[in-house]
Amino acid sequence: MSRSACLIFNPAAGQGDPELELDQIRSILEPEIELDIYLTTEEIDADELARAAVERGVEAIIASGGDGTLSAALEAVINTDIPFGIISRGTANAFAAALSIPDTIAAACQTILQGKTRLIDVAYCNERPMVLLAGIGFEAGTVEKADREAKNRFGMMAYIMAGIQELGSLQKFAVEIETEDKIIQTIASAVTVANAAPPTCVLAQGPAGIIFDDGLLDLTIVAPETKASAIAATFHLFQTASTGTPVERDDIGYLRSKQFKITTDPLQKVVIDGEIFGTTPIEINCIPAGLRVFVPNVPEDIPTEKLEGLPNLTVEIKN
Ligand SMILES: Nc1ncnc2c1ncn2[C@@H]1O[C@H](COP(=O)(O)OP(=O)(O)OP(=O)(O)O)[C@@H](O)[C@H]1O
Repeated sequence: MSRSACLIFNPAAGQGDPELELDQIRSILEPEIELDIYLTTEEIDADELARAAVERGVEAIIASGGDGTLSAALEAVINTDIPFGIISRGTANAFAAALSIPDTIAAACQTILQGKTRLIDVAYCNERPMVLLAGIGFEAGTVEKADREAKNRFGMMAYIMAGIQELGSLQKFAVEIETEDKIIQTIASAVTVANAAPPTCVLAQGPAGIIFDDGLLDLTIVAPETKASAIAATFHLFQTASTGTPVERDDIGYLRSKQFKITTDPLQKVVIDGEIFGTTPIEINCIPAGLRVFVPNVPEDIPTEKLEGLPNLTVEIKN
């Protein structure tokens, strides 16, 4: 066996059985990769375990948990060139979706076994690393409302329900956005700065596509006048994200830059990579090619048919 890796595993993430999930990971990876396994605890989080692994000089770091675990673990890996493996077991699994990494345990392990890596951009928001996006305004409210208990009960639905609740209390704020070459002032309900974003993060989808290795960040401003136009704007973003076309509404704007300084009045809560971070003002800088991640060899084929699992299923093949 020539490969080795440190596996950081959060037993409290997601809604599955952690013992079974760890056994599954070990049974797929251990025939080819010698694993040094560390479990996170309430006291010892993934960031501490990853820092120690980097100091030991490990060959690769694999993190398995929800987006919170992945985000904490990769902090220590930025700019080290140590390949980072992602095995998602959370509720939203936005990292996997944004980086086109499979989100089932079996396929994520196969991705790591294949050994192909790719450099992606990361960013720093103030001092905090960011791989996906920073949400100002609207998104912070949805993350706060999707609490642990709700996530356990409803999974992904908790985020959607929180979004609908948040939409009911649409708040506007004055925002000033400074890039390397402009200063923009406007009124907004949501400002999102994305390095990478899954299509489900609709508020980030102003541009036609968010490219995670172009050395740039994409900022989307959503500024609806009424609750009805907020719903229409969200739906428009959802549609344009699905078809890969840029937005066309007057109440949505977007721009690209390597750096953004953002201030708001009044202060707004900020969510980074799905976790509450603090409040504005923030400064976000892109770190081009700051993280090496294991990625699939070929884009996933989208199956055209799935029948297995249906109750009392019979399939008759016709001549
Ligand atoms: N052994 C443990 N027992 C209880 N909590 C833990 C343990 N290990 C880590 N944690 C906590 O788990 C949280 C991170 O969870 P994570 O985001 O990975 O999963 P999730 O909440 O299920 O996923 P998602 O963010 O997608 O909803 C951190 O707050 C961390 O302190």
